[in-house]
Amino acid sequence: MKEIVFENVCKKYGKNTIIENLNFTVHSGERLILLGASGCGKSTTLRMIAGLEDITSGNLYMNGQRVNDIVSGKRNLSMVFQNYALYPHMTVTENIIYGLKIQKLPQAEIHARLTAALGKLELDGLENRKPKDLSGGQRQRVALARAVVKRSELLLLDEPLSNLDAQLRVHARKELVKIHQAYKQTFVYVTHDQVEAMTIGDRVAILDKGRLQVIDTPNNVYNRPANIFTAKFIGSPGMNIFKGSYSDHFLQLGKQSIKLSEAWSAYIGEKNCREFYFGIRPEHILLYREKHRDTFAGVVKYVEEYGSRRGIYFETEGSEVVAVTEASDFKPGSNIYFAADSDKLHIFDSKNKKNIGYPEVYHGNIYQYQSV
Ligand SMILES: Nc1ncnc2c1ncn2[C@@H]1O[C@H](COP(=O)(O)OP(=O)(O)OP(=O)(O)O)[C@@H](O)[C@H]1O
Repeated sequence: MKEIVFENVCKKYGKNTIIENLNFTVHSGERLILLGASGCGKSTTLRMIAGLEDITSGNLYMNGQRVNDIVSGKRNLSMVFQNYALYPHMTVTENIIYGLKIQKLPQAEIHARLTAALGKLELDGLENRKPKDLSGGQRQRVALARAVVKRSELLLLDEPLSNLDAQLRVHARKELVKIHQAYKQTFVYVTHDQVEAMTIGDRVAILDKGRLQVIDTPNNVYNRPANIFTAKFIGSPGMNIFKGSYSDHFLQLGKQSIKLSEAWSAYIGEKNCREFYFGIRPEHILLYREKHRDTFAGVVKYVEEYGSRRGIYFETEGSEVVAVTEASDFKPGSNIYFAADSDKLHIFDSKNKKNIGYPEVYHGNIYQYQSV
């Protein structure tokens, strides 16, 4: 399967730089997700891999071969587009096998691949329907079937689930992973939906304004975010970030301070950090109604209902903070006190905003990603 290497890849439209100095590798056979806000350059990156966009400078390699000047048709890939791009006048079968007929594959081979794909993608019985007579989910499966029958080494997917309703998306996410397990192609998958990214990806590459912010496993981007951008981008709501300082075992936030664990104090001392940003995920904040030792104080401003849990927005030292909790008795205007377990605290360098790491004692404590 294909390994893809970006080496100092830049893309400009006229004078506008859209992609800046991209350096990363998509490993052979992995599911890599390109994640980022609208306009960050995800589709452009995917289209450069597909050979549908020129590369302004830098090199793109596939299995060690430089492919900058190799046309799309010769890159041994298939692509699923957001709008599926099915041929409206063709039936499901005709859509799926169209590319194989163009390749002039033997009839028996075409038939075998079609039958396997119809079965795997649960399209049996729909062979003679036209796209207009299919549901959104069925159309999406036809588009996937058309892509997988090509048995190319690389499958590129551009927001393939965005036209599906929320329930169907949950189902389709699992189906995509199963398809990958069946065909084992290298997947590069574009989405702006972080739940999709976290649930489908072996690794997630997060782009911001054409720059790669991080490329890591879903577990790490959530539990061990490499920088403040990633910490705030991943999670729903994202991580709370505070400008703080450290002095002699105490973490200071504005006029308030709490005592840090021995492990953090030693670690921060070792790193010689005085001023930094610290972060706590909303779902990891410990909330109290009464003042406790080693808590910060705030005032509740707003409560957002999520059903089983709620988001409590409160203000402390001039910053807005959000905590996600099952507790239902925090009301706007009431006092609130908060802290975080030491193994759920994150500290970022005040200048480059990168994660400074964790004391060794907390390395084993990894929490699962949850979305509200
Ligand atoms: N042909 C083009 N000419 C000029 N600018 C373009 C062209 N295609 C894309 N862009 C610009 O490049 C930037 C990145 O676009 P791209 O489609 O890659 O973003 P994206 O992250 O995929 O966004 P979305 O999630 O909204 O599709 C955008 O600012 C877009 O306006």
